[in-house]
Amino acid sequence: MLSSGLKSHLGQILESTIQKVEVVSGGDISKAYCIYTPTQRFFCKVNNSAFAMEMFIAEKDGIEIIGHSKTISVPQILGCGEFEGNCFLLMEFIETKKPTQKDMETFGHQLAQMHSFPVGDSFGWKQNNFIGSLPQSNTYHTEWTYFYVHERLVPQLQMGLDKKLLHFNEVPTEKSLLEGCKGFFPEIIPALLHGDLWSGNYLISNEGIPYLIDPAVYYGHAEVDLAMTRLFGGFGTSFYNAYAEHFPITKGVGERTDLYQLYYLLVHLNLFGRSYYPSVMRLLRRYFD
Ligand SMILES: Nc1ncnc2c1ncn2[C@@H]1O[C@H](COP(=O)(O)OP(=O)(O)OP(=O)(O)O)[C@@H](O)[C@H]1O
Repeated sequence: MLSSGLKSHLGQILESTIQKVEVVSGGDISKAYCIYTPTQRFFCKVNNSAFAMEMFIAEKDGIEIIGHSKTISVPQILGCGEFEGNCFLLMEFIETKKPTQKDMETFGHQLAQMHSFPVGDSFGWKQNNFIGSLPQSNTYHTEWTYFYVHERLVPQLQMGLDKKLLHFNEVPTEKSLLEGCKGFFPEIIPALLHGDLWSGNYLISNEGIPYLIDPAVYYGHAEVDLAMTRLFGGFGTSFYNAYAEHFPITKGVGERTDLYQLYYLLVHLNLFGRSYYPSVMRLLRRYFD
């Protein structure tokens, strides 16, 4: 539970007394709490690991850039800091309900609008951030193939080698990664991405408003977000049909979806271990043998 010191520190930020604190389940990385003041509820994540502050600043910046696009809602950030060795990220609490088809349709439209928000000519982001609890490198590149290979595949493959989850014989060379990817990518305009868009990272409010949470933002190919939504079951036809009204399906999207899922499968391999090895190897052989 929250220490009394941190509780009163959060109360000062909120300029209110905190009446009650409840644990919120669902997150793997940080402890999450619902904080009750006499008038409102708030959401707070707390983490005391060595990289917690960096992680929360990256999350805050990601939420704020999405908010800045004014295309899809995000919780308002109310505080981010450290108190007595505990890092915290304090934000608006979103009261949620089970999504209807209409809500998912709205979500599809708004994600497409976020992907249409103009972001310039480069792929990357002003700072590195995190994918789950793993570092995600975002050095800017003007060529998408180069970005995807150097900033996404290579670091995760290297981590797989370091953790002895992959053998060096199984890891393609940089040259074969670049050659293997090149043929699948059309001309790509950089888009603002959520970066980790699985079903645990969006909320539908009681009013039917979609909210994005816990992003790993960068400017990349919009299809990467779509590929992540499809990795574990998909978001339903209402969502995809609405999205497709803005971005009609293009040639080769199936091949690219699998190629983009390779990144997330490598992340899962490095986070959760060998059960993801067969899926990773199947894709590595398919694209780079
Ligand atoms: N602003 C919010 N309002 C209400 N509930 C929220 C809010 N943000 C997140 N949640 C809920 O809190 C839980 C944990 O949040 P979150 O996923 O961000 O934590 P995490 O520790 O970063 O976890 P992970 O990255 O493993 O998913 C989730 O179940 C999510 O639905």
